[in-house]
Amino acid sequence: MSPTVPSSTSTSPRPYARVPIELGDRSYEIRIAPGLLDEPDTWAGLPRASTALIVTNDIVAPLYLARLRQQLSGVYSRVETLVLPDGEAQKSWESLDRIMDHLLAATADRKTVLFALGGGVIGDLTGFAAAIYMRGVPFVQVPTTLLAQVDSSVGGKTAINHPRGKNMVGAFYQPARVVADLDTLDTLPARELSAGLAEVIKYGPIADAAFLDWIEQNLSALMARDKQALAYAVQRSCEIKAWVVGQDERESGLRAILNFGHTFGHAIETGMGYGRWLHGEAVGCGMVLASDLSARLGLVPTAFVERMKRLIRAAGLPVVAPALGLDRYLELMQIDKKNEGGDIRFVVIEGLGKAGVRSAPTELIAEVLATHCDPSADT
Ligand SMILES: NC(=O)c1ccc[n+]([C@@H]2O[C@H](COP(=O)([O-])OP(=O)(O)OC[C@H]3O[C@@H](n4cnc5c(N)ncnc54)[C@H](O)[C@@H]3O)[C@@H](O)[C@H]2O)c1
Ligand SMILES: O=C(O)C(=O)C[C@@H](O)[C@H](O)[C@H](O)COP(=O)(O)O
Ligand SMILES: [Zn+2]
Repeated sequence: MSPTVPSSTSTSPRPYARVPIELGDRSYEIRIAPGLLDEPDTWAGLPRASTALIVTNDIVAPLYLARLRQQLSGVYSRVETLVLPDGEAQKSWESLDRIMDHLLAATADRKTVLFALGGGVIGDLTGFAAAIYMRGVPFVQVPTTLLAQVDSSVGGKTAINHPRGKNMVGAFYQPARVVADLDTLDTLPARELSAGLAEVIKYGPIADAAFLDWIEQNLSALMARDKQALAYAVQRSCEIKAWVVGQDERESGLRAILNFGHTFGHAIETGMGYGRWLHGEAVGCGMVLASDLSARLGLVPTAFVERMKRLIRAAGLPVVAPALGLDRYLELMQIDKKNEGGDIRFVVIEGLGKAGVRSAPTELIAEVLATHCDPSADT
């Protein structure tokens, strides 16, 4: 299901990488470089408007809000800001309502541009707000976590969570630009860096075997925040995601490969209560389980499962799943968006760099969970 992604020009990125995402009149550019926040050119050529609204949170605001605000003041006559509390729980109707309220109280017109300054939580929430305010206003992603730079800011999936499932209410709505300033990763906590590495690792087995080799060889440099290594990881991840989304924007087929590890992962996040496991942690662990399922379906050798487990553990991510019980896992996975006709469907690896989507017999799912869940762990 995943034919060859065009290879990157080199493993040493240009200082200013620009990855295009081709979607006709919704095409845009992902800009990747250190120092982008403070460069006036970064903010030139965006949709014209009188008002901009920066949405961020109380962790990111003290770090980066003033700098973004200063740059945008040179472009928009009015720059509004909304600082939300931190955390996955903010992907909610209440936060969406706060954004709507802020926009309406400020009499923001339908040209107003929203800026999502933060990680995937702020990006998903602000993107959804942009999709629905006055039936749609432009927005710009300014991702400040590794996870957001390599994944959530790109491709236009926007959403809030429902107590029964992740991202259950949302829209496909593309940003006008993505600005990934690599210097913002300097302040990221180590646990969040690891969470971002989970989505970086994902791109190898689903689409690019050589990238998986590269990640293994450069994991120490990535964890030590070597800028060159991070720049290449962000650039290559974005190239792969842009290539997938460019062919299947609304996930009618190919795009589902980006969900590797997510059927189990989303079940863990929802089952544990949003925020206890980070998204990247749940996806990392979910990839171990989905790799094992691929092996049990006879698609990859068991050595591949060991390889994935080694890499995910070395990236500082959990490889043992919470023991929620088979019935609870099945209940949680029953509302996964990939499901069809009542069948739970998983992204499986069909060979290095090649993924597909399949259902699996309940006995195999039970075997996978029995192998990788820890009944003694606190759930
Ligand atoms: N739309 C998509 O395609 C897509 C893809 C992957 C994940 N997601 C979603 O993204 C979310 C996870 O995103 P995330 O991992 O970025 O989590 P997050 O947005 O919660 O950010 C992680 C933490 O880092 C903090 N933070 C952000 N930038 C910082 C910085 N530069 N320095 C210090 N702290 C910083 C945040 O305040 C937060 O505490 C989940 O809701 C997930 O479902 C969406
Ligand atoms: O962009 C995509 O497509 C993805 O699946 C990327 C995932 O990493 C991301 O977590 C996404 O939000 C999951 O989408 P969902 O449709 O399963 O909610
Ligand atoms: Zn994800």
